[in-house]
Amino acid sequence: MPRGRFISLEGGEGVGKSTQARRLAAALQRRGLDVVLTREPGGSEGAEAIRGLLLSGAADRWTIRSEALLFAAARADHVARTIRPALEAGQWVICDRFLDSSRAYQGVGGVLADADILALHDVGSEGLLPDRTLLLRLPLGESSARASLRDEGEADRIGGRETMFHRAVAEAFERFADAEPARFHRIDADGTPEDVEARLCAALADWLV
Ligand SMILES: Nc1ncnc2c1ncn2[C@@H]1O[C@H](COP(=O)(O)OP(=O)(O)OP(=O)(O)O)[C@@H](O)[C@H]1O
Ligand SMILES: Cc1cn([C@H]2C[C@H](O)[C@@H](COP(=O)(O)O)O2)c(=O)[nH]c1=O
Repeated sequence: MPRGRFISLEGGEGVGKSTQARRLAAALQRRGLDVVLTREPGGSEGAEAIRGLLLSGAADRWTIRSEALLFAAARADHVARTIRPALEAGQWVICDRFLDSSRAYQGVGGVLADADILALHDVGSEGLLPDRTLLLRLPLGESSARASLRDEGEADRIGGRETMFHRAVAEAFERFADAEPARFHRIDADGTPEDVEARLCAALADWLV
């Protein structure tokens, strides 16, 4: 059985990752592929429980270090119980956020270096990386407008951080894409959901022949 493909969707709040993860999963299923759609934080029973701890409560509920460890612990469970078994069974895994979100969100404060977050990932998840990362990009004003319309002003503990934080996160994703052009594909997330889905499928075209 050949190993499946591992695709992550990344980007800031409200760019359309969850919408497109669902659409991409359906598009690949229509092509006859066996697809697992999952998300982070979450994607396994334990990781979903950690998601609740991470995304609710006061802004200062966790320090940057404890937050990074919790994300890495959630990811370790998700990788061991959901992602690796699916890939080994030949399934395609579409993951709504993965390691690069930790590098961007927990890495921008200046407390943890990128190497620290990668080290946690090595310990927790044996360094598993996506085969391809689709980075959805939208001007910050448009993505935050989409997110606040969706959340009706009730953002979660991390989504509700100030604009400067989210700008730094978006810039971090750009740096990661510059550094790893073979893994990252930049996707324009403007336009209708149909337009964006077509761009995602085009970014996988070499696998879909
Ligand atoms: N192409 C689009 N055009 C207009 N609205 C969109 C588009 N794609 C998604 N939306 C809407 O924008 C909002 C945010 O989309 P979605 O939840 O998919 O983003 P996300 O990147 O997963 O956000 P977050 O990381 O904050 O969870 C939703 O209300 C969704 O219906
Ligand atoms: C995986 C991951 C996520 N985050 C942040 C990013 C978002 O603010 C939330 C997840 O919410 P979503 O609606 O499911 O996108 O968590 C993070 O800070 N670090 C991570 O590793």
